[in-house]
Amino acid sequence: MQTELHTGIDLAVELLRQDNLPTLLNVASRQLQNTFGLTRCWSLELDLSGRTLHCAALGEQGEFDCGDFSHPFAHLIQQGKARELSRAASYRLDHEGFQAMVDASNRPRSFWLEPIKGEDGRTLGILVLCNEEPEWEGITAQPLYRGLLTLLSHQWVSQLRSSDQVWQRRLLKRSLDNLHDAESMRQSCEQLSETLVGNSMAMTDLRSQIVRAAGSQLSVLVQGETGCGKDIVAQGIHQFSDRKNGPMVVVNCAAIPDTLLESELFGHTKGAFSGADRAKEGLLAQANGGTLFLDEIGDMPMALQSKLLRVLESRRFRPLGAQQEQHSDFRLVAATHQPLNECIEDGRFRRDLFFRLSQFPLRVLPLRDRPDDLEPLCRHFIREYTAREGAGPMGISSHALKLLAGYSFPGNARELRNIVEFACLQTPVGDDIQPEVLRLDELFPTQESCFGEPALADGLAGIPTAEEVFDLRAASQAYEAAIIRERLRQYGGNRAQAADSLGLPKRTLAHKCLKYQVTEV
Ligand SMILES: Nc1ncnc2c1ncn2[C@@H]1O[C@H](COP(=O)(O)OP(=O)(O)OP(=O)(O)O)[C@@H](O)[C@H]1O
Repeated sequence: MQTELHTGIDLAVELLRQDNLPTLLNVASRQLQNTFGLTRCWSLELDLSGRTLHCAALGEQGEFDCGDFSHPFAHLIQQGKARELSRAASYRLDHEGFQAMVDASNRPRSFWLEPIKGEDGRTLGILVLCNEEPEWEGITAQPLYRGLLTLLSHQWVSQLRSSDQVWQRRLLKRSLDNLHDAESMRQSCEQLSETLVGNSMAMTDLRSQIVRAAGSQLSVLVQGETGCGKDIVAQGIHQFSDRKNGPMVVVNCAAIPDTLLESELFGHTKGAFSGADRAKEGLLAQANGGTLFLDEIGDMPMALQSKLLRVLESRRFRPLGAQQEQHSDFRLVAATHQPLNECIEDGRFRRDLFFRLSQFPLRVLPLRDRPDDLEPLCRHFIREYTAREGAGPMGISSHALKLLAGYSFPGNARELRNIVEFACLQTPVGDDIQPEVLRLDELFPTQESCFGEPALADGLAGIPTAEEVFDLRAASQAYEAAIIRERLRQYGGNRAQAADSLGLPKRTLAHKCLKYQVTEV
């Protein structure tokens, strides 16, 4: 009696120690087997749906559908009462899983099938006891057996409850995380819509892509026509990333002469080349902890492209003239209006660099392909203008909007901004911009002129005719220089206005002026 009590306590303590259902069932089966000298003991767990019993020890074969009467357990669940099953009867049941269980138990003479229920009468699972001795009464009537089963059912329910709670908590956390992610994504997109304006699907989608890209460390390549907002996209990626408090270093690869670009990016030591009278930190180093924005990447010289590729792979570089390499932790955003695919085909851009840059590719559609953005952009530019100039409120008429909707905007939002600002100047405070003041006819006599050859003005005199051209490259450059000179003259030397009117960033114009030796007029 004393020994039995000790054994009972030891077994109970071991059962109480189990902190998950699989080990609890495993330990309980082993205890029953050893304590009552069984040849084998199996435990089957009824799943939450109440439709399938699982016997983990049988692996894939241990699945028993409760509606399938080719095994004995469906019947047992229905009756809810323990019963014996003889070896002979077990042969008649041809369920594959059950036969696997019979085989693995060495085909005993008798089975005792015991449903385990919770206090509320709900079936939790089944115990299958195997023995050569069919005298089950001698075991099942023992207080130790009954006590162990009561404890097992109690622990089983509490394990189910706690795993249910863990599961519920996990589910709740995941739902809250999703909700939180969705909410913070919504807030970021809303904030971004103040600078990257537009109601079109394309713009809404672009804003969420930007927020997504910002959350990663991937290199982003922004592609799109000139003036469509690539710069704002790059700023957005920086602002919504965890590098927002670090520097954002902007490099316009087209505006810096090829010969200077390398030393600007990499920096140099004192005396690294003639004219380097002091050491200079490069832009790569300055971008440490922040974002490096390489604008007009399509204009980067080939030799530098290979060097950049190497830097992107290791974030290490060597300033000109230096012995030691330096490390800089920057996130790269690159942008271009050039069709990089064509540049790759022409051998002007490295394919491997393209892949390295476009880990997260973003494309900004031309304004003409997102007509829904026209009105909000107009109102945004009017607001910007009135705030900047301290002018009173202004609007835009539906007729003016209709007229604008028929225009193709080769210079995209930048061009629209110029048109709207010019119209604001002509509109009395408190009024709406009218079609007349848009002066689209005057600025752009025909739609074709926006794409075709500009009319030859006085300033373009002296440009050779087609028959006189013997060096196309030189002729095109002379033509470009003459247009820039003429446009600067037209705007009284104001480079910002001249650049805008040509659909060029100011820095690109500055670079071209330097290249063609165009001095102010
Ligand atoms: N969606 C937009 N919302 C508000 N302003 C915009 C938007 N798109 C462009 N702009 C405005 O248009 C002008 C040109 O935009 P931005 O400089 O970003 O274009 P870009 O694509 O980088 O041009 P480029 O290829 O010439 O460098 C800027 O004044 C910018 O503020």
